[in-house]
Amino acid sequence: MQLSDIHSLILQRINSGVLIVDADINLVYFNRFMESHSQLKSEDVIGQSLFDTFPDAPEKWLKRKIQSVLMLNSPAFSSWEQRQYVFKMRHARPVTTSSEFMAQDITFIPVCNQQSNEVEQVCIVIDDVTDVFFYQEKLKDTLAKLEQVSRMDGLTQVANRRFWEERFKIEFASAVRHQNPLSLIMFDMDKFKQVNDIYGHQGGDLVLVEATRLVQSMLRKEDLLGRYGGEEFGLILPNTGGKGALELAERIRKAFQVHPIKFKEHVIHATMSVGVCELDNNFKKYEDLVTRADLALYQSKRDGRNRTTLYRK
Ligand SMILES: Nc1nc2c(ncn2[C@@H]2O[C@H](COP(=O)(O)OP(=O)(O)OP(=O)(O)O)[C@@H](O)[C@H]2O)c(=O)[nH]1
Repeated sequence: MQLSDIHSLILQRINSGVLIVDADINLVYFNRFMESHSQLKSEDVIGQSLFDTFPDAPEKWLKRKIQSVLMLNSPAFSSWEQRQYVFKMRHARPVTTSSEFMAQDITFIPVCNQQSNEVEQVCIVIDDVTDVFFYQEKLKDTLAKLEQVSRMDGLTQVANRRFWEERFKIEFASAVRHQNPLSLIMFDMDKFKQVNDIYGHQGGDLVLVEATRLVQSMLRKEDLLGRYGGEEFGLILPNTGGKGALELAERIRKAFQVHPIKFKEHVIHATMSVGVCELDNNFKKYEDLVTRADLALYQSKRDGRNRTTLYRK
């Protein structure tokens, strides 16, 4: 098919890649956009196989696509979401993306012989959608961060109460169904009001951050530490019975009491009281564990603080 001057002018100026291949998938047309993005000259590629020109292109897939357009006389489409790019070319957008290559939406259009109406060629139009790719990537990133933030306590970066309770509900149901052990450790800073009074709120905050960091470093992957309230934390221990939980609680408590917290010119020595409870057949909901672990925790406070109590019926 011959291009009129006006068509030719438009195809050369258009801000999309346009290339035409014949039935043997050799190039018969290559517009200026393609030249500038592929760094290939039209006169060097016309008559050449599309796959020799773009050796990185997915040959099998592309052949099938082009042949279906030739056979069925109907257009086909490929989105950047399916394949980020088919023709490896650098994008010219001022945006920085994780990829230096142009994200492409591609339309394959059958080109018919005007006399016989047979499809003889396929016109391939490439739209640079790198901007869309970039913003989609950013959006995904932001959503992932948002989800992360919505689960976390802002100060200590451990699970917030809402997320922690959601997970606890799931762990509780699973432990009951499979008859697996499950334990809960609740711990609360001792005389924390005094810590705040002496070192100020910033000093108090640092104690909470250091405590959670220390505890977190002593846990298994499936354990979940969460901030239950002001200076009270809950630690869910799946597949752990009372004995194991008590041992861990004591290890945590002892490690914390000798953990010096440097704050300005001071070294803060803080302690925690701990309550431990293991799952019992009579418990109907996860809150039953919280109530009992809390009772054990208050017992530790009553007994003089900086100690661990295992809940007993
Ligand atoms: N710095 C800081 N303080 C907090 C935070 N959340 C709660 N608190 C403080 O923690 C203190 C808790 O005080 P109390 O409940 O009287 O308990 P306590 O002084 O730790 O005494 P015992 O628990 O009986 O050992 C209060 O002064 C709260 O203001 C926080 O995020 N940062």
